[in-house]
Amino acid sequence: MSLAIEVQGLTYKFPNAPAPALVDVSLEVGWNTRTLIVGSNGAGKSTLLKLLSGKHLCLTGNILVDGMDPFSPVSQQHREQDGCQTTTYLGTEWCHMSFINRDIGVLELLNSIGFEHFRDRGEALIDILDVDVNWRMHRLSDGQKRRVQLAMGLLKPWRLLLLDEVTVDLDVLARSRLLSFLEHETRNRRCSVVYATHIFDGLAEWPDKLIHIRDGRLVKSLDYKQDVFFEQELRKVTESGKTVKLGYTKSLHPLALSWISKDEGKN
Ligand SMILES: Nc1ncnc2c1ncn2[C@@H]1O[C@H](COP(=O)(O)OP(=O)(O)OP(=O)(O)O)[C@@H](O)[C@H]1O
Repeated sequence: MSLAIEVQGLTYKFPNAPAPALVDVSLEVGWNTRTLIVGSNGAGKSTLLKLLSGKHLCLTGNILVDGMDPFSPVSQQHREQDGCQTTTYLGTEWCHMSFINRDIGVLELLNSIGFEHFRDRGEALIDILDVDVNWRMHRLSDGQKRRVQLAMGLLKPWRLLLLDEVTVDLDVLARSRLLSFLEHETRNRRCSVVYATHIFDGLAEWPDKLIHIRDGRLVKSLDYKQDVFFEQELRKVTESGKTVKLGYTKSLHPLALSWISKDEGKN
């Protein structure tokens, strides 16, 4: 049976770019998993996610998502009997699109993509993301727009969800509830999530797999449960072979989560 993702020898260069954005990347991601991609600005995270979503054509190497070439129209049209789409890609650019920033209601937007058909799922997402269906898009804050994007983007079930830093403007409560929803999804149906972010608060227990990309190259791919250990007395990160050990980190995340949960009556 196919894996969620099989990438072999992927090298990708943007037209007119001096150097490739990705170099000889090979990667396998199984079903029912949550993968976190770590890398500095410009490392190649978005490029990889976009190639996996079929937004760019891979010319050197091989990419299969659920056993299919993501760029092929067959893959885009592929729908399984239970109404799952193969790939959902959610990136930051959505909130800046002109059609989103019009005087249009959230319910209208949701209806336009089949809210009625996925009613139970839609209502759960509206609750998790605390979206008000009466909101008008042109009057929303960036974080509120992001919540609408996520409610819309996650409405149709997917096999592979590619999240490109879309939680950056969510408050800690919305982000925490969203991460729990995604964990529940990956535990309970055949699907996987790949998530590129620069915000690591609240993620210590979330991933199954940790990938490090540097200058377009995949430099580390860790099985989170086997290779990553938190040790109370450690002051700095130590790495030997595939094993990574790190100390418990002081973080204000639990405090912010508690305060905002109380603010929103969700404690
Ligand atoms: N449309 C484009 N045309 C040319 N080069 C591009 C284009 N998009 C990205 N690049 C280059 O590809 C490389 C990888 O960019 P990418 O957006 O994948 O990085 P990233 O890891 O997602 O970074 P960030 O954390 O800043 O979002 C960078 O060197 C970038 O300059």
